[in-house]
Amino acid sequence: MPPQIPPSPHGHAGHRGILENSPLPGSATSVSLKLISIISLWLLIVAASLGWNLEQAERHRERLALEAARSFFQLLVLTRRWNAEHGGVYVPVTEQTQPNPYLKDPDRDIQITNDLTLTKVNPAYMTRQLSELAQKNAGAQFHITSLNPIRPSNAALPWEADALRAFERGTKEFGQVFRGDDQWGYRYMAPLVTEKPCLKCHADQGYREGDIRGGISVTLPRLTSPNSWALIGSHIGIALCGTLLILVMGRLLIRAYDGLRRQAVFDALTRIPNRRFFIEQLVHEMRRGRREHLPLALLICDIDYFKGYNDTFGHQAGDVCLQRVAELLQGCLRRGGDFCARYGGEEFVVILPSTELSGAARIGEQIRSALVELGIPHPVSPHRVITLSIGVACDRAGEQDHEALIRDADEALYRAKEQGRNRVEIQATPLTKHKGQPSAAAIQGDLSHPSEP
Ligand SMILES: Nc1nc2c(ncn2[C@@H]2O[C@H](COP(=O)(O)OP(=O)(O)OP(=O)(O)O)[C@@H](O)[C@H]2O)c(=O)[nH]1
Repeated sequence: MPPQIPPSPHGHAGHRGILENSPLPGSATSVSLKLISIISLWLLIVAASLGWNLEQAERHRERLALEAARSFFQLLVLTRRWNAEHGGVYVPVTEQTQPNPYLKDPDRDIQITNDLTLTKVNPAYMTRQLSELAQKNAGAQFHITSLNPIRPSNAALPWEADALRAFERGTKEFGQVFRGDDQWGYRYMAPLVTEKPCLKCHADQGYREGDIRGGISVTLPRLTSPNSWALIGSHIGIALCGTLLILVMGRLLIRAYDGLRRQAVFDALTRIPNRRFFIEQLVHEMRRGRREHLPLALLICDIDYFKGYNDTFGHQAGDVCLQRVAELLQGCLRRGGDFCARYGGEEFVVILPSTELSGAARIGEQIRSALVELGIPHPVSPHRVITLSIGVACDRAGEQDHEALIRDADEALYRAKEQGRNRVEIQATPLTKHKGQPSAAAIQGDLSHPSEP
């Protein structure tokens, strides 16, 4: 019949060690940092995509404007060619259409009746009239111009003059977005190349077939603005959805990772850290101790005559006993950095950072006596209750590696077993002498044990 084991009065409430459901050191922080990096990368990709799309929309708008302006220009050239091929066309003289003073042609005006006189309109005059007509509308404007105009008012604007000079250097056409009074517009210009019919009027100026005589500029005063807000809005939506997805997936991953890590580093029976976690923690704390010049103590605790307990009460009762000892160890730890783990079988370990050998030996003694007080019956032990033998070792500010420290504590434990069990023994290795630090023997002498229940 297994004994009724009282719960440890030190267990659960107030313990300082790491329990299975407490947050694991480091893991959440490192995953959170990775998540922040992934989210930053995602936002960078979305921002780059937004920049690229805005740029593409701008280019598309320019391309459309160029095509529209080019079509206007070509239509004008066709109309002018039609006029030139007819050697000019006759139209009635009206208030708006007065005979062209720059046209040197003896047949410029023809009197048909008393009321009707016809005047010849050459391509240049026709273009100017069309241009004046266009100015009355808000749409595309055009302007026939030259660096050497027959009619002074056809003189080029500064940007047109630049374009005309570029045409003389071989540029085929010119197009540019410009900022108007309150909106963006587009201006385009292409050269007027002298064709045979043009020579009738322009041969006097010294032009020959194929010469660039001037150009026609087309101005689109209002460009439709690209739908930037739709692009910005959709990218903000994509950025938010992606971030949300990364956060949700990240949370699931953190949970899965945490679950796996817990399975890997916690002991399934006692729910305290296992040997693997202990080694990680010991190495970590020893490194810290070395950096900060702080001592670190290690306790190895082994249940006495545990085989006899198992043989008497069965393996299941042995398991419950191990759980109670784990609880008691947890409860005996007082400081935040203190750490206990199951080292294997019926062996437990305790790491006490910033603790000298004397302090660690006192804590070992508290643990030993607390277990005796708990009074878990053990009929086949000479002590009649479950007891612990404890070996204590201390690393003074990074003088040893973790394996040497474990070996020292293990040797001390061996001596505790040899000297009758239910004892705390400290490491036998002579300590490096430090001012004010008692020797190992002195500490051993201070401990008044063993204590029989
Ligand atoms: N119930 C239970 N028993 C375990 C577990 N792990 C190890 N043991 C037992 O612990 C006992 C350890 O026996 P020994 O190594 O001979 O040590 P001991 O009987 O405690 O003797 P001393 O340490 O010399 O005092 C063995 O019977 C193992 O089966 C466990 O998880 N559960």
